[in-house]
Amino acid sequence: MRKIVKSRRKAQAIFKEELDRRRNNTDGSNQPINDLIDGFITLKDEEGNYLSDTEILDNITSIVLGGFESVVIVTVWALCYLAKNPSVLQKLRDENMVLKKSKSQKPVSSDEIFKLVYTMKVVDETVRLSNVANFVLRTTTEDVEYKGYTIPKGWNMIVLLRYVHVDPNNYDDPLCFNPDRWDGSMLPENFQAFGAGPRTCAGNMLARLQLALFLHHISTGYKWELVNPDVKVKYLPNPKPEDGLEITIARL
Ligand code: HEM
Repeated sequence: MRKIVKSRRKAQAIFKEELDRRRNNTDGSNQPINDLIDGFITLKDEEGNYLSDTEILDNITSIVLGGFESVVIVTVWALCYLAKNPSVLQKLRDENMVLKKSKSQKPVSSDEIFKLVYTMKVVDETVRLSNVANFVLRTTTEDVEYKGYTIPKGWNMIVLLRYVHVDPNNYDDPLCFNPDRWDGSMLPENFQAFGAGPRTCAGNMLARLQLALFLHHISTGYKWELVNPDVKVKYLPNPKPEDGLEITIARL
């Protein structure tokens, strides 16, 4: 905890310096950059008030941390699952090769990426199985009966998302990496990798797009193998391969 608080303070000092530079126009450019910080500076709350420095810095910190590490880890797992499932990788590659050839060197658009049916199944299956966000916090707003226990109103709960995603009642053979299970019959309550309700992940479509785009480029340009196929998983603070996923990689 001490390390977290210290790191947070260090990160926020960097963001604060940039925020002050923008607010005071210290570089004299006076040019809006139209990025996240500028967005927060011009944003007003429900009562029409601008956000305070603390609110802006807290928001930047949560977006940078929540939006960066999560996608990095999910990308690592995608490389791992695909290396272990060559037939899935081949189907993914076939779909993406068709798009790549049709573009003849031009960049792909987000619309084109989202239309890649099999790739999006690989994305969802990777997010389900990797369980990057282990849990969400909730407070009960009424008494809840659960498996013979009463959870009283007002209790703070840790909801283990991993439990939802590896429960055989929700998924056949839940530990198997099987993108084909995403055939449209999935119940929304069985997929909570991005949380649920009004506080659901604000970046979930961006995260899915980033992963799909990465899969497009890696599958059409490269082949790779795991150095340690039986590597153990380190679960805290997020599930990651213990060796950081060492791979050998080469151009196709
Ligand atoms: C695979 C990647 C990601 C996963 C698994 C993930 C997961 C989550 C989860 C479980 C929550 C809590 C939701 C809840 O309490 O119901 C959350 C919240 C949030 N996420 Fe993500 N996230 C990912 C990527 C991103 C990205 C890329 C961004 C932005 C750039 C982002 C921004 C946020 C924000 C701002 C919240 C807080 C929403 C709120 O409290 O209203 N996340 N995310």
